[in-house]
Amino acid sequence: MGKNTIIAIAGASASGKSLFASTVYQELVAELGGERIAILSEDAYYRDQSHLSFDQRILTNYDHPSAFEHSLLVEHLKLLRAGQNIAMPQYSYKLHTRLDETIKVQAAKVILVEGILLLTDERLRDEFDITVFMDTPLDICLLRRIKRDLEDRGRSLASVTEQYESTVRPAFFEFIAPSKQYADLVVTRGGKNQIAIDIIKAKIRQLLAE
Ligand SMILES: Nc1ncnc2c1ncn2[C@@H]1O[C@H](COP(=O)(O)OP(=O)(O)O)[C@@H](O)[C@H]1O
Ligand SMILES: O=c1ccn([C@@H]2O[C@H](COP(=O)(O)O)[C@@H](O)[C@H]2O)c(=O)[nH]1
Repeated sequence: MGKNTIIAIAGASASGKSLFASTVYQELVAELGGERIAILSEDAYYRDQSHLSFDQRILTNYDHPSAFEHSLLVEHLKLLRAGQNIAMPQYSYKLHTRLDETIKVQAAKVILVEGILLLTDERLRDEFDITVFMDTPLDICLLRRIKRDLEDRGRSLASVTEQYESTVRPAFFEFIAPSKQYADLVVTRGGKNQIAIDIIKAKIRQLLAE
């Protein structure tokens, strides 16, 4: 395999990172097949907490860098770059820990990875060739997070608002917002910005044609 490219998509929780990355991925897979593109999520690298009780797990600050096993993500990105497949962990937001099963991710020429704290860690930044920051207004992120967490992540309105005030919003200002300086591209309005999606797709098509 020739030189491969790792594209990181960062930004606040519910800024549209996952929708943006999966739209780029799915539209290109439909067009070109899935052999040469892979997709990963930083959230899969939340630390395993199976040794803790559920009551202990809900006390974890999931917006702090210490909640992630970034060393494993760096290792996996290096393996993918070297042409080797990886076993990506699977994380449950409802159980707040990893599942026993992993997902096989095949080495690919272009690797997309999305997550809140990707651009905050120098070890990770060293692995990225292209960096994108989703610059969605924080009030819009909050509205989308409430809806998503109630519908998909088994939360109550009380738990979403308590977590937002205690960890999500402070971590945005301490870690995520300052990391925007490391982005090559800043995307406004969220995961349905089709012009930005088309620009990244065009870049990937160009890389795959080299
Ligand atoms: N531009 C948009 N318009 C409407 N809904 C959006 C937009 N971007 C994202 N969403 C929705 O907002 C929620 C959070 O988006 P998601 O991609 O999961 O965010 P992130 O991965 O950054 O946490 C999802 O339900 C998603 O479908
Ligand atoms: O067990 C967990 C793990 C994570 N979270 C929250 O998830 C977001 C990050 O995921 P996004 O898809 O980018 O929103 C982070 O803000 C954590 O607060 C959680 O609540 N529980």
